[in-house]
Amino acid sequence: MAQKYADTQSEIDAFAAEVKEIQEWWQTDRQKHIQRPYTAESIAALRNIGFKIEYPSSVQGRKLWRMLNEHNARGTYDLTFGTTDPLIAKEMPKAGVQTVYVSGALCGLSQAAWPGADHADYPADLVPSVVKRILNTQLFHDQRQTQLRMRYSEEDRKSLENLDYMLPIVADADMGFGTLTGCMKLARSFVEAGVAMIHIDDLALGLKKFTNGEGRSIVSTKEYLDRLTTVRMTFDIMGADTMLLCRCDSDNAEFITSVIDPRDHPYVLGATKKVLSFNQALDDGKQTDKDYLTVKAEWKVAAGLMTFDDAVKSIATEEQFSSYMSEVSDKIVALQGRRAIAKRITGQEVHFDWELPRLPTGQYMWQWCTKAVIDRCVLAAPLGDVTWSRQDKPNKKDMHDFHTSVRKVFPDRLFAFGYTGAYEYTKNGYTQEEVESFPADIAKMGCVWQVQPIWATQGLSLHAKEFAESFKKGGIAWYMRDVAAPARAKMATDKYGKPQARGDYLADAFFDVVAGLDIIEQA
Ligand SMILES: C[C@](O)(C(=O)O)[C@H](CC(=O)O)C(=O)O
Repeated sequence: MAQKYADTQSEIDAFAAEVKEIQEWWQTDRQKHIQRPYTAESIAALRNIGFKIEYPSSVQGRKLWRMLNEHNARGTYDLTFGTTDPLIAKEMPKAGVQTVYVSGALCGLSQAAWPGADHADYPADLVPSVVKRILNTQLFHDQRQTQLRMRYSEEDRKSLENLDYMLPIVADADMGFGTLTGCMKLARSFVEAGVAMIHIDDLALGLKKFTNGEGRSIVSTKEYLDRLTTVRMTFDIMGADTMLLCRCDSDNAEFITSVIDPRDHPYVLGATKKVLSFNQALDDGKQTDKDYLTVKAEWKVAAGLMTFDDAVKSIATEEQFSSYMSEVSDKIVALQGRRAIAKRITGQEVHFDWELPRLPTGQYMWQWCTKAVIDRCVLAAPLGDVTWSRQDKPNKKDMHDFHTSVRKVFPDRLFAFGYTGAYEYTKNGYTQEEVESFPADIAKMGCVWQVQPIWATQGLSLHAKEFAESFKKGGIAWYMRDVAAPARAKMATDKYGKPQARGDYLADAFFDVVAGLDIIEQA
């Protein structure tokens, strides 16, 4: 029988060495800001001891970490866009874009066997598979470029392309696909695919709504932190320096799936009047011709919907309310505790019922505010490397308050920011000048990684439509004149006029090497 260890002592020694190595790794510049709720011993016991793999994901994670910290030190940023196409990703370094983003929404629309909206309902290995194809394309072009350059003299090389094709890839891990083991497998697939950073959010699986005028549903703080911890643990088991971007979708969220975590209690909404449940109101509404949103709006008013703290405020004197707040602010006080404090101070039972507003799908109603988002992001920060509060409508004050508040707790915090294509800045209080300087302005707040995630649904669609129209009209003559000729003119060529970036040379080189031919120019 093949034995792993000669004796128990060798196993003890190997385990101790593994623990020491993990502890030392956690002290490196790349890792030392992370606070884990588990020990190096727990991780070592979950590892394949004696079988070390260095993942490309780790190399790219360290590269991205350095890059983003340099931006942070300079107050600058990388501005990138989402793509699922390796051929597009290959063009990005030519313009100085420093990272490639693989969007879940785009993968769902363009890469899934059965397309759909941004529900993260595609197979869990879909986004990792796109990352893998892009990484392989980067490796191919890097290899091709090296081989091509090595065919030329030092002098000739000065005019040849010398691109860093290995842009770190950032990818969308959505809500981690639900279960703890599902999340672990997803994180593992991303590391194996070569991603530099993934983001995990606090959205509820399967409950994203788009057009019915409702906000998002988030999970409890505990569930969100568990997701992040699961990813961190997976990276640690794999020994990977892959980065974790803690994305939080609480901004403008309207529902929460559970009230299990007292940290969420200040923001859960309840009925303060004696009314029928929202579900009952919906059933009754079906008998009339009122639509869902009207029934909801009317029910909220009838129910006197508010947070528990606001309910206290509505019955307390100013003085009573301020002593109540001094007992509950900046502490974790569950609803039960809040009720007892309010009763002691006001002498009254506060009428508040958070069960009545529950949706047919079970969620509770939730009052988002910037403080709620800050609370979550501060709790999540120690588990990850970068923070992103996803905003549909990034208004100036919220942007400022959010970033400065998180930085009060974590002064060097790195942030990400996503530009949603639907948001019109100039119609929402930004001047044209402010839009121009927006990326640079938010970089000063620490937003070092900025992305237009779904460019393909706007930019690529626009180009494709314009191309199709012109091609239909102008035919092949138009194509030769307006597409092929400029594309050829822009294509880098060698001194013999041959295009550099296709890979023909590399294929020839394989033949040459196998045939024993030395094609490297000797300096
Ligand atoms: C980043 C995102 O998760 C994506 O899938 O690309 C989307 C993009 C969008 O809706 O604009 C998101 O931000 O939810």
